[in-house]
Amino acid sequence: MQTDMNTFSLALALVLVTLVMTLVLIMAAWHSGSGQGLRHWALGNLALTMGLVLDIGQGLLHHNISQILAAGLMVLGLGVIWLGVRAFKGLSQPQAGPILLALLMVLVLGYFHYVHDSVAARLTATGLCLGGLCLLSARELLVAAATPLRRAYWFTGGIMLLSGLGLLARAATGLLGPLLQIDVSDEIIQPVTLLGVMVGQIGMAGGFILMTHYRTIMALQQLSEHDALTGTLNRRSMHDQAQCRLDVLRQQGQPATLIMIDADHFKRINDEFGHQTGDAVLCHLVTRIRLHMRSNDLLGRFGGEEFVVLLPGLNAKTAADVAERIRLAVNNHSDHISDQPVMLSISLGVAGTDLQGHDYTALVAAADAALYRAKALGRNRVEVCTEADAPQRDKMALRLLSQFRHNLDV
Ligand SMILES: Nc1nc2c(ncn2[C@@H]2O[C@H](COP(=O)(O)OP(=O)(O)OP(=O)(O)O)[C@@H](O)[C@H]2O)c(=O)[nH]1
Repeated sequence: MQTDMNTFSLALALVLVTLVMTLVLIMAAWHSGSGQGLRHWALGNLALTMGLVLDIGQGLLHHNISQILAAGLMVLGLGVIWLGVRAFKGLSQPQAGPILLALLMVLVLGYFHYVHDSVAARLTATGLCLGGLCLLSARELLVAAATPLRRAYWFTGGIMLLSGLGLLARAATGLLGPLLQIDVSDEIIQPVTLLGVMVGQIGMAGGFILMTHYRTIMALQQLSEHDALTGTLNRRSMHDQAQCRLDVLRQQGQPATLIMIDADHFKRINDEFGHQTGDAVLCHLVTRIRLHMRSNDLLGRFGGEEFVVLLPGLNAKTAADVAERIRLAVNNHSDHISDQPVMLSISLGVAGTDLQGHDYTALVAAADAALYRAKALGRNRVEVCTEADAPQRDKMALRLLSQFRHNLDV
């Protein structure tokens, strides 16, 4: 009697926990815009809650019907949760799968109730199906991903894996119980299952919310660090990341070179083809630049049509060759951008740590001075900063000369 009470209390607690978790997921899904998984998880939890209510309130309907429907709803719930995991990862979602599986579960249980009555077979069938679905979700989650999302994936995937293994162990009890002469309706199995499901339920819902939270953080980070138009680093984060990289290179005694790139007569392109084509030209330029970058190089947008590339490990001479290749690549592929015959060229200024030291601001100033020299000398060329003090001394004169040529439209 005491055990019965405990089992009922546990079952009731489980229903309440599942209900609360469902409400939390519904509220989270409500404000999540496109949802991407949260709606599935909320719906899946709702089906699980209804299944659990039917399971513990078996007096409400005919006993057998309650049991069959409860198992069907739980299979549907876990199936929809699996769809949610796939939706979150941007994978296809075979919507009919969980419905068909739930129907199959209902048929199988109906058979083992009405045609061939077997508690052990029912236990095995439900355990296999529910456990299998948990393992399917775990398989989607226990994969490599970018941090911090990976932590949330592995946490939720771990919970799913343990739940799946627990449910399979329950299925095994159904199979082996009669052989080992264990009473499968043993009062020990029910409370242990309920406790396990309760912990799994809390962990799973918490994991889904954690996954959504980490993804939001990553999206915000992406927004705050990158330029919305070109996807390159924005000026502030280029400064921070480049200085960080330069500090490491200084400690390792390695050189680095910075290239400043500026589109020539970009105002004309805007005036002639419109701002939208101008935007497309900037994206096209970034694509061209990236083709000549290695995976550990950094690219940032410094201003309107001005970009900065940091090449770790390269001295100014080698980097000047890279700059020349970028210049030629842009020149050679400028015919049609957004279906417009755009003529694009770029000017580039190069400055290396050998002369400027490993200070980002000093490198930018030196590369900027070299860039202005390139502009002043006719544009569409690469200039390398050669003297340590040249930038500051010559900068004003070059800037004036460049401005003068620009005004004359030379
Ligand atoms: N389409 C577009 N234009 C931009 C963007 N940011 C800045 N610009 C434009 O870029 C142009 C830059 O003009 P200028 O600074 O005079 O330089 P320029 O015409 O390239 O001349 P030089 O640099 O001297 O060769 C301005 O007309 C800006 O409006 C952007 O994000 N999209």
